Amino acid sequence: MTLMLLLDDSQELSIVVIGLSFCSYLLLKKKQPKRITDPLGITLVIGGPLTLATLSYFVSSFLGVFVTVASYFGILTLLAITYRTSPIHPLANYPGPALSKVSKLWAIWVLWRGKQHLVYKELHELYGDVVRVGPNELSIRHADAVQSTLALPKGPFWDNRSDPPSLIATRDLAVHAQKRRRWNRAFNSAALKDYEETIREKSKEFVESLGKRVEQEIDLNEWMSYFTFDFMGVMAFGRDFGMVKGGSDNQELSHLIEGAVLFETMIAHVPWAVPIFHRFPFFARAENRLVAFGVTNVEHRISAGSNRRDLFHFLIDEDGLESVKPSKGTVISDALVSIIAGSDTTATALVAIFYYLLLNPHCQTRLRREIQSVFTNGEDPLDFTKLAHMSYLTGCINEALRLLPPLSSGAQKYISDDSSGFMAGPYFVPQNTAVFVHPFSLHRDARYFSPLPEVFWPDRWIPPSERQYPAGTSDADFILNTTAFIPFSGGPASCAGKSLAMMELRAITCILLHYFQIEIADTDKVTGWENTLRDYFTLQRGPLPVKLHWLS
Ligand code: HEM
Repeated sequence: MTLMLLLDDSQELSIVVIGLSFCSYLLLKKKQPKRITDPLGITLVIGGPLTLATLSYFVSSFLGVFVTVASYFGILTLLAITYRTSPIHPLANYPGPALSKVSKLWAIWVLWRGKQHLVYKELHELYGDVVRVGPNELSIRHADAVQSTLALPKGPFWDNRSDPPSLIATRDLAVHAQKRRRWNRAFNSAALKDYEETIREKSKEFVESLGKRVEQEIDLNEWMSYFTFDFMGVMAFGRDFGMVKGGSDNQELSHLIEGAVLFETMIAHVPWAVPIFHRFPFFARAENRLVAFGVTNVEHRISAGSNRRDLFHFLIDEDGLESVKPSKGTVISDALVSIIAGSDTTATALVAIFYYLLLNPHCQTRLRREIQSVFTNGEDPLDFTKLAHMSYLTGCINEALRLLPPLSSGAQKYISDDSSGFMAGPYFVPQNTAVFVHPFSLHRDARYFSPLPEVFWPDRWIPPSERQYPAGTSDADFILNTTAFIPFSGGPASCAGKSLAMMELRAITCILLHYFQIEIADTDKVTGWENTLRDYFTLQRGPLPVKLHWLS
């Protein structure tokens, strides 16, 4: 009624529209929408009466209603832009591209183009250690910020993924710690010992299958995926997909994962809109197929059982150690996470190791010499105690993970509104801010890795007595700050499968170099391989064509 009285003329209507837009904006800002119902609710509660009032005022002129409603949203947007770019915004002191301050659309655009890792690195080179990469988001490149940042809860990037959320998408620290118990059991030293046999079997099968293709051009990128998919299939579902035996991705898993990860990562920038996108089969097709794949395989594993203590054994709590048994939904989302987090990342690391060994044949020769000196009597190099103590091998693996961390742009964390902010090393980060440490930038920073931070130099990881310096460098230049080395992240949500991943990387690198001479099959493709990488949270990779020859 009051509203109707106010609407005496269009000037007063304008005041009402501006006032309502302002109130809506304050409400939206305070409430920090988490689901689509939040902004919709506010808009309907405020915009609804406004529309009705305008309808009466303009006596059913639809043009009038359109102008009023458009003005309402226009002013709302203008207020958001003004505040976000104003000096009173809490992140105003942090530099960054103008568009990134205005809207998350900038980040979606950067992601879509696939070169996010390079873009953020360039931004750090331009602006310094802290860059504002979203209206309320910071990217950090400073070793002193690593520990405190990685100890924070996960960010809104993980909101509204699956219900119930998987371990990796669980934001509440207490709930996460409770879920993580099953995973920690799955990767304690006794469990890892049990997995050794599976790695041995699958590694030998890998060599056998590759052995049938010697002297032919093969795409090592595809083959590494076959291996890690098969291996995680056995671990997570008790099921061998047979990709290595058949030499093809018979489940179309690469395709499914790539589609689902790209879709999920893009919409993760607007978490409140995720449920809408999930409703459209067109958008969610890859995601839905991946979930269906998870459901089928989990059901198969439950009905078939297993004679091994595999990862699934712990995820489903077959030992009955939890007071509340995990639901089937939780197990499905966790099993899917293990396939995505466990196979794609490990495949990227393996391909990266061989990419650098191909470009640096002297490193390949030196590593082979180390393998031959440790495994002297012709045995397969699959003794995990020996593998763990091979310094040059660890150097090659660490160096590949340093230059190309499989999650190159890291994992988003968040400082909630009930905290008063925190110190990320020397930098203050206010409440309500999403923040991540950018591994790709950090790992190539000369303050932490010197000399030659952009160069594959495994010696930086080995004891000083064995280290060989490249021409023009000396120990006077040497810096190695392991705090800045975070391929597996850190803190309470660090990679749960790190030890398993390291076992796979050591075993496959050694067994391939033990049996095969590996050479570049297409120089342009191999030297340009790094340019094929697309950072969609995980790294999508192009082909790496090689030729294998049996070593006599
Ligand atoms: C070279 C291979 C791998 C790399 C580089 C890697 C890296 C990472 C990173 C960076 C995270 C994010 C942590 C965070 O949110 O701060 C992560 C999480 C995770 N990774 Fe890995 N990972 C690898 C292999 C594996 C394997 C083999 C598994 C086995 C299933 C695995 C399981 C997980 C799980 C379950 C999480 C979620 C942890 C949590 O939220 O508590 N990863 N990984």
